Amino acid sequence: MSWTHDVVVVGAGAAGLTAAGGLAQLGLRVALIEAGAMGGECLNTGCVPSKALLAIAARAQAVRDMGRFGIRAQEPQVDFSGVMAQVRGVIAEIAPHDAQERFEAWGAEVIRAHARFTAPRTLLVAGRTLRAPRIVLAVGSRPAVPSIPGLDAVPFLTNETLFSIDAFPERLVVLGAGSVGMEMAQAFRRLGAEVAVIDRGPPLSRDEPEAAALVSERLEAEGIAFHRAAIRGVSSVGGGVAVALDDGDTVGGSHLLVALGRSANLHGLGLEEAGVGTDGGGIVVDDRLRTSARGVYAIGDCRDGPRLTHAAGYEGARIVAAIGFGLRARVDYRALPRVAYTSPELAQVGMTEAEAREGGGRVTAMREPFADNDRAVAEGASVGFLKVVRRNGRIVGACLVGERVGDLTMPWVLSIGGAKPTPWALSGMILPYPTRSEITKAAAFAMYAPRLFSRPARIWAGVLAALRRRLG
Ligand SMILES: Cc1cc2nc3c(=O)[nH]c(=O)nc-3n(C[C@H](O)[C@H](O)[C@H](O)COP(=O)(O)OP(=O)(O)OC[C@H]3O[C@@H](n4cnc5c(N)ncnc54)[C@H](O)[C@@H]3O)c2cc1C
Ligand SMILES: NC(=O)c1ccc[n+]([C@@H]2O[C@H](COP(=O)([O-])OP(=O)(O)OC[C@H]3O[C@@H](n4cnc5c(N)ncnc54)[C@H](O)[C@@H]3O)[C@@H](O)[C@H]2O)c1
Repeated sequence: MSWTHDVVVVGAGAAGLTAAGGLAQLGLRVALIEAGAMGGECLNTGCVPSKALLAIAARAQAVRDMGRFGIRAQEPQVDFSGVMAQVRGVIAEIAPHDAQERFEAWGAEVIRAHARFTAPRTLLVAGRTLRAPRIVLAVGSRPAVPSIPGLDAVPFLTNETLFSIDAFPERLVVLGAGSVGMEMAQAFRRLGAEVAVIDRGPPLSRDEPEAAALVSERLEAEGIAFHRAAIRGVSSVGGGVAVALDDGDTVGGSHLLVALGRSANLHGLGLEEAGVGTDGGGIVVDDRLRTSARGVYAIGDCRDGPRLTHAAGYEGARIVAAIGFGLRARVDYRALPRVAYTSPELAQVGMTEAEAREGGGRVTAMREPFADNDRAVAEGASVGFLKVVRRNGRIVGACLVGERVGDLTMPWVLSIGGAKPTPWALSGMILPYPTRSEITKAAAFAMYAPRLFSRPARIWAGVLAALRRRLG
């Protein structure tokens, strides 16, 4: 059997870039296939533009809030074209990290085309047949668009289109109060839009209820209208949209944003040709990220599991350990953090109290308010708290809500993961993306990178790759 590469990685988002970059630096023959923009969702239509927009919106809000600090200011005048230029500028500044040339310089062959399986471990890419003993699927996800009556007949925005609009959405209706819905609702409200959020459940429903309630109370105080009801249908009205709810209410707006969850990008990939199994959540993988097909792995948003950039990056690094070094690299999400970048922010590490109680044992929780933290009080930002959850005396979860708490998760990530803060442990932490705390991990990783990609490491990876080429 002849192989064209040692590894083919499909998808150049956070997951695929991490896997391909690491394996190429180990000297493996890597093909990286990307049908769209390098950097995938996070850079182009996800984390980066959304956090840039939130940062701009926070500045507008700071102008409104100045009276409290004895500074007189007027309602901010928002120039939306300037706002979007800043968002595009942020993307352009980060883009070189994910650029094709960077990965080519490490030795990867980057092919900008769609990939589709034609047989096990065989992909058709831009008219070429690529064959490799190891294939890594990192094809990401797209916004789920449920079958709501009328939705297919009205124009609507998703994260894929939101960051390229020119006209300001004066009256924005947001479907979904998950992280996309809540972050974007606050951003556009602070920029001056009228905003309504519709969800059949409570906002940020995966998080500690009392922390999520603090976030929604703030958004409500800033003027966002929340509707907790199921959606009956959507229709066009004049130049805008109307959403009918099952409680009898109708919510109207100029623009509609659909943020109702995600579906894995499996269409047109030919998974059945390769024997890769899927279920409603995406590609099915085991705790070593292996699919049901021999030699095929799936990482990041396309598999069933947490859909976060830092999870995607972590799984990419696990693949480097598994394929590059032959380790039995399992994923461990006990200390996985996630952050909603609203103001106040909500950061969760590990289990919520309810999740800990489901697991049984003696569960206790303690709370420490920011009202007792002098820095928070001095800054006039004392809303929020830290809650720590223990089971049988061991810390299993921590939740923080307050200003910029995403940067405070690190000690909880370490203690829930059971790690001492050695440089090695710091370099392997899963920290929430994007936070300033990641600078610690980056510095720790920089200490190990020369050893990780050293000559002996590359020789070992080369021996394993040669064996695989022989044995499959
Ligand atoms: C608005 C928004 C804000 C977000 N903010 C955050 C945040 O602050 N923090 C956070 O951690 N997460 C955030 N996320 C989630 C985060 O964006 C994703 O978890 C992450 O980007 C997933 O990375 P990935 O590599 O798995 O997939 P992707 O980045 O989607 O990459 C997959 C790539 O595969 C390519 N592809 C697909 N099929 C094929 C094919 N057949 N052939 C070739 N190429 C193919 C696609 O073009 C794409 O570029 C946000 C998401 C959204 C929507
Ligand atoms: N800060 C971050 O880390 C961040 C930011 C944005 C997105 N993300 C990731 O992107 C993913 C997608 O985010 P999302 O907000 O689109 O999804 P989500 O799953 O977080 O939230 C979707 C919301 O839509 C509601 N919903 C679904 N169908 C509905 C229906 N028919 N009627 C009414 N309500 C309905 C759900 O109750 C839920 O609250 C998340 O998994 C998240 O991990 C992360």
